Amino acid sequence: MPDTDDLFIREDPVFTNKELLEINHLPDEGRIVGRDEEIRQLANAVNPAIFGQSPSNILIYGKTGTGKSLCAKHVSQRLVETAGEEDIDAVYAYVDCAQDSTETQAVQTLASSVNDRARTDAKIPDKGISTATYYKRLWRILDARHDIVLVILDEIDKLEDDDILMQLSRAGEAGKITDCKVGVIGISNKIKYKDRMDERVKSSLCEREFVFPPYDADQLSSIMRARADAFRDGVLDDAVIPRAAALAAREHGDARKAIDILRYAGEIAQSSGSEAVEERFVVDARERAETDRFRELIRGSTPHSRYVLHALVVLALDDDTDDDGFRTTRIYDVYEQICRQEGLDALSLRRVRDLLKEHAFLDIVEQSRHSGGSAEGTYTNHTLLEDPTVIREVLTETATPKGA
Ligand SMILES: Nc1ncnc2c1ncn2[C@@H]1O[C@H](COP(=O)(O)OP(=O)(O)OP(=O)(O)O)[C@@H](O)[C@H]1O
Repeated sequence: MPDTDDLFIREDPVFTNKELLEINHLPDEGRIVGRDEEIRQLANAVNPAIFGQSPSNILIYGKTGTGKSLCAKHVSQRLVETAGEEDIDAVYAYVDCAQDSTETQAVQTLASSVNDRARTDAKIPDKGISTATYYKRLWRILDARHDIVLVILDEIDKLEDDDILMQLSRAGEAGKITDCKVGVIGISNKIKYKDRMDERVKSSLCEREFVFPPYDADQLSSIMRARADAFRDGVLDDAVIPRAAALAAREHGDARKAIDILRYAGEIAQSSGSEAVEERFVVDARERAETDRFRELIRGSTPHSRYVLHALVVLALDDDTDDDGFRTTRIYDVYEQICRQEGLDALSLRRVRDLLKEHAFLDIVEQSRHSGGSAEGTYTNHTLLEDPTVIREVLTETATPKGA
């Protein structure tokens, strides 16, 4: 029998406040780095709420991990506090549209979040009532309890249709609510999202638009340093943060990835029994973070967007000598075969080109222009920036079963 006194370690040898590096952690103001201007502009757009007037509706674009959700939540939280000091009852609600992609799911989450904060005795069940009833209860709570509501719709492009946007943007005009004003903050990493919106929704929802740029290595270092107290004193080697920042900046300038690398490096130190988080752990940590990032990126993406990626994976695995990438038409041929296997009609070549552009914006794919001489003109090649075996693994693991 082992000596039970030695069976467990009583204190975490690496982390002292690991929560700071957890995915859903909302850092306090002092730990938000390099977004002063963006925060100021967002605050300016919602400021009228403090005087009881309608906040502007906002659309925020930017690549993944550029602090869009963080800044939207931070500004909303600050607005609620400041409005409170002015006797204006403001509230904000956060809806992750990748999770709640139907109108009913989104309005249910919204109503229940607003209801929780207002502590009314209204019932917002998970299911079992109609979409219209969720709306009715939402409007009733808002009118009775709040002057202002800010609705953050994260990954707004994942919504199946624009219906909830229509409802929210017209609630006042349509007389659904009279005493409460609604502001919507939509967040997306799809550059072309706006083109898909209904014209009426577009005109009311896109009053202010902001684009968040990726972080550079210095900013990523500062973001990580501001959370280094997640580790025990002296455990984190000095070289870890600069190395993690250099890797994350070179690839995508993604703060989530930088923070994930730091957390994983700590976990690797933990599991290998090392007393220090060493620079050599960063490479493995990066690989794990990369898989996470990719999984997150394709979570909830449309079947066709996945098939296009799948087609590129098939080509890349089949012919790994082709460093220059593959032409759109070649990818399209494989994509069509995949659609046939799945029993779905293929989208047009133009739509597939757009989907490839979206993947390029998210740094999953790199595009390059080539000249085929006078006979062919110019054409675009597409290369995967991620390891095709990793992509295949994630695509398989997250696939929706046929007919589901
Ligand atoms: N300027 C910053 N300072 C401190 N932490 C940051 C900053 N920007 C982002 N982060 C952290 O990086 C992670 C990702 O940020 P966030 O979720 O806001 O990105 P996003 O742009 O909304 O990404 P996505 O489009 O993938 O949802 C979060 O853990 C967040 O706390």
